Amino acid sequence: MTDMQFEKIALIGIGLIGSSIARAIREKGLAREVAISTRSSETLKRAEELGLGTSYHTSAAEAAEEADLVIVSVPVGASGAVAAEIAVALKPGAILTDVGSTKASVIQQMLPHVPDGVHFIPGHPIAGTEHSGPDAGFADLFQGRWCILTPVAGTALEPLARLRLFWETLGSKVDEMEPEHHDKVLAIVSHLPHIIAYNIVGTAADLETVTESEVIKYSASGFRDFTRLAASDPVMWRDVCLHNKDAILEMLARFSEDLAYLQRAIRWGEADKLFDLFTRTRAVRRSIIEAGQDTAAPDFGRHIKGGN
Ligand SMILES: NC(=O)C1=CN([C@@H]2O[C@H](COP(=O)(O)OP(=O)(O)OC[C@H]3O[C@@H](n4cnc5c(N)ncnc54)[C@H](O)[C@@H]3O)[C@@H](O)[C@H]2O)C=CC1
Ligand SMILES: O=C(O)C(=O)Cc1ccc(O)cc1
Repeated sequence: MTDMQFEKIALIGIGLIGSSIARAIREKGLAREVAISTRSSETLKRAEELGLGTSYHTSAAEAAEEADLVIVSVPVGASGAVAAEIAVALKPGAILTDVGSTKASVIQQMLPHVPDGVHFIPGHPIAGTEHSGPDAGFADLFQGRWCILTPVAGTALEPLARLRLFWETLGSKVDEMEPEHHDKVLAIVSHLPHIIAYNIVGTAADLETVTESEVIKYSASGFRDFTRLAASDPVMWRDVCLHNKDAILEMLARFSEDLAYLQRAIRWGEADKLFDLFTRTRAVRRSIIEAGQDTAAPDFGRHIKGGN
């Protein structure tokens, strides 16, 4: 057990991310009290059965009362409504943060509700799986992964340092970024891969009616990797698409152009173009491995559990 970093932490939303944070807090002894809130009483009951907190509330405001740190872990489209709900309960000096996959929209939704004296510091752990719900979480999800903080103008240094230390204690490496820059970077490294996966699996599912069970029967590992991403939570990814629209459309336009180049090279048998592209992309994979960033798949395979 390390020293308590916080007297009371409130976790609003207790799915994959909220419950992973709860488990890590419990394991590392980071708070005396952990108040958990979620909309659905069924999920709340499950969180209690798993012993994820010290008190359980269907009211987010009730959970947030007297908390030193409030972490909002709900689909990004629900951020504004949650902020509006908890605003009256936030105590002066409290740190309010989130884990949403998009940042500019979350800031736009939450900031207007943040009372004076509350330190709002948006965040995003770049760690997850295709699973959702409180059973899917695990304490070492954040181990060795990046967490990006996107502080708003005028953020005080002390609460920023406290939040940074919190994520570091969970095993994360912490970076700071402008929210708009975050949204562009994540659009290409995370949002587009999911959209491409949803699309290719959708195309294959349509073909399935023609080929009957062949898509499943002969699915090689390439297609199977796409099905993992395409099994991710539909509400979460609907919200990501709606709330990072501009950056995603910008990256999709680039992607479509590059796909047309590839399509043309295949049509005209341009062997050198194909070879050059495939050589360049192989180098990207190698540099990811050299940077030690290829930890996700083997570690996370152990945590295949149920849904929401
Ligand atoms: N799943 C992943 O791999 C990652 C997700 N994120 C972000 O973390 C946040 C939470 O995602 P997960 O934990 O994966 O989702 P989840 O589906 O496992 O859990 C979501 C939680 O939010 C609650 N919730 C859903 N709709 C709500 C609403 N309208 N109002 C209030 N509460 C609501 C649910 O009851 C549940 O407790 C999202 O913003 C997502 O973008 C960030 C990093 C990775
Ligand atoms: O499961 C995967 O491969 C992921 O990419 C997880 C993930 C999903 C959303 C995020 O905002 C961050 C990480």
